[in-house]
Amino acid sequence: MPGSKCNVDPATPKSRTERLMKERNLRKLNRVFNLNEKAGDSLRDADLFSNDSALTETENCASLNEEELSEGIDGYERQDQRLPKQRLLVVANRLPVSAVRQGKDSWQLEISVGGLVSALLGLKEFDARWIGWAGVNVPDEIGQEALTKALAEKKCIPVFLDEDTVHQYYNGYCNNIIWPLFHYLGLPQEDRLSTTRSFQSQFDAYKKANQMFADVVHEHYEEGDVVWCHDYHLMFLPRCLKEKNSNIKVGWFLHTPFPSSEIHRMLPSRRDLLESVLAADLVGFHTYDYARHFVSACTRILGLEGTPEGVENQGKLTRVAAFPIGIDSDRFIRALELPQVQDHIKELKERFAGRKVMLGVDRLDMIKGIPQKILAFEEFLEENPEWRDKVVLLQIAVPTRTDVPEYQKLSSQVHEIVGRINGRFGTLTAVPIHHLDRSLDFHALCALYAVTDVALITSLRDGMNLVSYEFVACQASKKGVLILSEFAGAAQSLGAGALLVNPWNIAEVAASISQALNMPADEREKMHQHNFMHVTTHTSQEWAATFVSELNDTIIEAQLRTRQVPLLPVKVAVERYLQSNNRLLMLGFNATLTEPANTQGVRGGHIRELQSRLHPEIKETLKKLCDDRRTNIVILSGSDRAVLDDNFREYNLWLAAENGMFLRHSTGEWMTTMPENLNMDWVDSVKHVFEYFTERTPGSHFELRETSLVWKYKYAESHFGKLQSKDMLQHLWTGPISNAAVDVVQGDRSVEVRSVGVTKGAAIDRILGEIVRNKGMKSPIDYVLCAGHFLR
Ligand SMILES: O=P(O)(O)OC[C@H]1O[C@H](O[C@H]2O[C@H](CO)[C@@H](O)[C@H](O)[C@H]2O)[C@H](O)[C@@H](O)[C@@H]1O
Ligand SMILES: O=c1ccn([C@@H]2O[C@H](COP(=O)(O)OP(=O)(O)O)[C@@H](O)[C@H]2O)c(=O)[nH]1
Repeated sequence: MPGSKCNVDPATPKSRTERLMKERNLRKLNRVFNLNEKAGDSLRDADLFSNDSALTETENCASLNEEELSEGIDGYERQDQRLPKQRLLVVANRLPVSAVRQGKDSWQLEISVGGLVSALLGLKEFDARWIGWAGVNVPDEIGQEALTKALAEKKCIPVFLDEDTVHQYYNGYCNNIIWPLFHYLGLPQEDRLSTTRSFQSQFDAYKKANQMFADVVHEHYEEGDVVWCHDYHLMFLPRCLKEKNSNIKVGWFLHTPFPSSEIHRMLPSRRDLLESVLAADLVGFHTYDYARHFVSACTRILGLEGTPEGVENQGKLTRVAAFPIGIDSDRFIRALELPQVQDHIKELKERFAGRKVMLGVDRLDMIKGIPQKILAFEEFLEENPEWRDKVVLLQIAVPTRTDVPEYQKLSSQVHEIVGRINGRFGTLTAVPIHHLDRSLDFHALCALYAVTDVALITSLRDGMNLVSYEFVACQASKKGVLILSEFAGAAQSLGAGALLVNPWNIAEVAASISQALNMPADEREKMHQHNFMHVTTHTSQEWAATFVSELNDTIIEAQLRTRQVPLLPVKVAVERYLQSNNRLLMLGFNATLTEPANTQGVRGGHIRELQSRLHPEIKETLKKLCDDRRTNIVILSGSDRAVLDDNFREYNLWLAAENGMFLRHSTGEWMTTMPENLNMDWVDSVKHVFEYFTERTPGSHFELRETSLVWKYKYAESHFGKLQSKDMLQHLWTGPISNAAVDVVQGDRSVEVRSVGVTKGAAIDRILGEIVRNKGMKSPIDYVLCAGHFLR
């Protein structure tokens, strides 16, 4: 894994990686050079909260400290003062600050709680602006103006969403549909039918909200900016941005898990969402598994090609990779030295003297497995009576999404369980569980992390879980134990230094609590060292820098790729066409003049339409061209004679079927241009192999032509089709064609076997000879245009 990033294909050969690294470094140098030239005097400190005006924090909400956020310029800038910071527009549903109205035109700003905000506040390498929703409805202009001004001081730009949109988009589509589904909790349990009914209006609101975010981005976009879209709220944003300006550099990162394609399939809007995300240049996930799931959803649901680099759609590659997030570990480590944190630590130590401290810090969300955690703690107390007055569980449950009914239910459920257990095991002087329905400020949180003996994280699913990282960062002296759900993304990075548990297995979690509380010091130290090393080297700054640098590279690579196949200079082609007198247009048929294939149609054995058809919108133009006596048109195709007859009988042109083996003018008879003694003895045995694979590959079929056999799997599940085609090639090479004079051509979702010499290139000579002879041409051909797949 180079840095904090790994490719979708983890087995990238070393030499290729090295070559790419060298090329990338070179490009980076070029980029820096260009940027320096371009940016001129635009050098300035870009800390997101660098402005002097104080950020107000209320006691209940804040976790991040203003001094901490505004402090110094990082090492990157110190190394080279000439290096300008790249302008970055961070677009996320939630701004890092939430607004509370104080009067008609005055606002108080509070730092928002959540891993996404914590991670992105460390973006010191960039000249960053944050675009998002301030978490409040502001219907009046005076209020909007005042809030926009207050936020501008924090480099934040608001998107004003009205109440109904928030209800349908945020509470509805985002948090009642996508969120539970992406965390494998299915669609809301009790009200499936009404959810299904309100789905369409919520989805419309989702699209509308995404468009509103896009409008604000366009308003503030400057050429060269990188636009980094975040999370499941904004899956439509990449498409909205690219539709208006295809040059914008767009990255999209998902903070939640991306589920298996079998789960994603349940979403009625599954195709729309995937297609929109694919408009981005780079798509990132916390783990390789999430990236893999995304690629497989694109291949299975959209029928696109998944490659080790990402997803390919008609020549356009969207890069997909894993970028595991981190935290600003230094901020936590330094905070522990502050007097106010030391005071907190002292207080906590006195308060819980003689008892081991266990800690849970979560938003009150069903994905965090809070009821499961508390039930496991109950089971531990039940089975280990000697620990009942020697251990306390502190559970911080930050209220979140309180307008969504599922969250309201969860809150009552948790209160009820905590009350029951405290009633059962509490004494007059102490209770086993301290449950707080509120957030803590940053210093209090650091102190709590520092005095904890065992952190208990039992997420049922969690994109990453930064609380586990923060706990590790604050444990340099205590070296406590981390019990971590195997379903949190963090399990992949901190697993070796934690006790991994399945949160659904209450007995297993209870046993791990016992193991953690009894763990010898040397074992704790070893586990802590492993995690501490990871947390302090894989930071949020490095995560952001890697993502943005990869996005820049992806765009340069795409430019290089498109440069390899030069675009047709349309203006020149038209000018020369008009000047010429005897033209030859050589056109392919499939995928050149046909309607796009419907790749969706065949799951479940039903093949909608296999026969290629001339695109209806082309017919009129083609007719006009054919009727111009100075233009000769040849349709040169792999298809057989019947297909070409069906599609072109009313046009005045030449048809060359089966890669040019048969030729006719539409007014004449078919003739063969086949080389003499073409040996076709191999056909039966190849047909046998094709039948075998067709039976075993739903959605595939084969065509028996006069000079070739083609097996097509464009309507099959694409990954399976590809695997089957590889297997088929093995069979062919070792069996029926091992000694035959044939060419095997692997097409885009097809395998073709044909006699040696049966190629379009070889046929062109013969076709031209025939046309010239047949038409008795007096003037030489003075213009040739070929469009099609003629290379194989
Ligand atoms: O904005 P809210 O609706 O109040 O929710 C808070 C955030 O929750 C989610 O956080 C995720 O991001 C973390 C950082 O990558 C990750 O560690 C965690 O596992 C995720 O749950 C959500 O994805 C954010 O958009 C919300 O802002
Ligand atoms: O009282 C609190 C409790 C939590 N947090 C922060 O909320 C974030 C939670 O992130 P995590 O990735 O664990 O989960 P998420 O809430 O994003 O799903 C962490 O950075 C915590 O420091 C906070 O600021 N105040």
